[in-house]
Amino acid sequence: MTSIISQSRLYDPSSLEYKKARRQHVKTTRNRAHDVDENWTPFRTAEKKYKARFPPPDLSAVVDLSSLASGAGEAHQVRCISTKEAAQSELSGTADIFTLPAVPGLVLLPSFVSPEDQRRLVRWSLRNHARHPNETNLDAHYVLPPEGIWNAHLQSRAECTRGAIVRTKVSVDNEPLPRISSPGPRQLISNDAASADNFHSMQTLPKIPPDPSTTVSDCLPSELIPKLRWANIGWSYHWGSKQYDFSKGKGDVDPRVRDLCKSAVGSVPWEEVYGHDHLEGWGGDDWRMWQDTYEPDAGIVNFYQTKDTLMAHVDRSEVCATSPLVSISLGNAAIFLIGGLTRDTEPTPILLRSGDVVIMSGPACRRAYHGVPRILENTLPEHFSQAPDHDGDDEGGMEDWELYRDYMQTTRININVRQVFPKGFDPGT
Ligand SMILES: O=C(O)CCC(=O)C(=O)O
Ligand SMILES: [Fe+2]
Repeated sequence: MTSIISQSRLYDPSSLEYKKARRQHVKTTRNRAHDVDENWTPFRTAEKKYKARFPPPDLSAVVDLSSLASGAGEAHQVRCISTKEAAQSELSGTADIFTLPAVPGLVLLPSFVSPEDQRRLVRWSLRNHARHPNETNLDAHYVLPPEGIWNAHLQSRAECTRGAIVRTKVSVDNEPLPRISSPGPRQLISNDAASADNFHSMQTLPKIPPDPSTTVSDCLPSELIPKLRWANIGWSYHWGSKQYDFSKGKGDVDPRVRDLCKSAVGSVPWEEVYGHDHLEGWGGDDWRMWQDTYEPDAGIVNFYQTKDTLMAHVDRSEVCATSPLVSISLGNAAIFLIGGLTRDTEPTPILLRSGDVVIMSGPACRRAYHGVPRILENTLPEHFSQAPDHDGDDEGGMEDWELYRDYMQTTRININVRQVFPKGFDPGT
């Protein structure tokens, strides 16, 4: 934790960042009586605490996986369930594995992804994934180049041009729509939990596409890069209704991501996690079969800039409530909050670094409230200065990589992978 703090100039009172945050704080709180509302839930209170720009939050209660891996630190909050070598695959490293007794079913795999694979996944996320046919948050509002916004950006830099202007949907249609919606952060909409029982009625609900924004303007690829927020994986997710839109068919789950997630789930000694519990009415001992039945078919790649946050939410749109959710962190570190089935449970703050994998599983955790109130600026690991080795379909060496590294200086990427359908369930689409 101390190393993360020393990297972050926000904690240094002589730094420009600290002074700027203080000025901003004085300006915004001048006319405000209190900054704490007694009616806030424990989750909201924690979010407010870690979001605060000034004074920067005290991180001493944050569970730091890297100090766990070296055997020090907050050992009382976590339980080590494996120090064995993780199952070897192309993508997985070796890792200690921890659980958090406060949130049964939460499994933490610090540094599960090797530095080389972290770099490859960053390149994959931007170059191969955030582009047609995968939907991104930008698609609703802009007519994106077919090669994807990132490749258009790379190309314009390689050619030393500004790149082709990206037109807005509204300017192309030439017919502004009356209702306004803005691009940017994910909107949180309450929804019912999906299940095999209500699946068919949910499937028939119309999934209205979002209105293109009338407030955005035509722009250059480089101007759109920091506005990239998410790119869909597998089954298409409809943000407006918080349900999957099965009518769009199922997109691919890249084998690199699938193998990494399967390797993470396969390396956990689940007997240690669930062996002593009775999970009646939830999935029985489903977990005994995850080696065979866990098959990711959906997800999202989240792109966070350092000021972005993800508010408390539950991921419950998947018909399969029992299959684990696997979350991979890349780039700058973040504070991840995970609580319980309501916002009234005090959440545990966890520091997620590049390469860490989190698995959310079981009745107390798979549908627990969680969120990301803070990305810690200036915490991009050193190993991002080096370009990844070529992995088959790659062209572009160090020169190209510098653009990735520049982007990652202010970015955290999270690959959040789910299983919508239990094995054998026929969606009949
Ligand atoms: O960024 C993270 O670590 C979590 C993302 C998340 O919760 C989600 O995509 O649903
Ligand atoms: Fe989530």
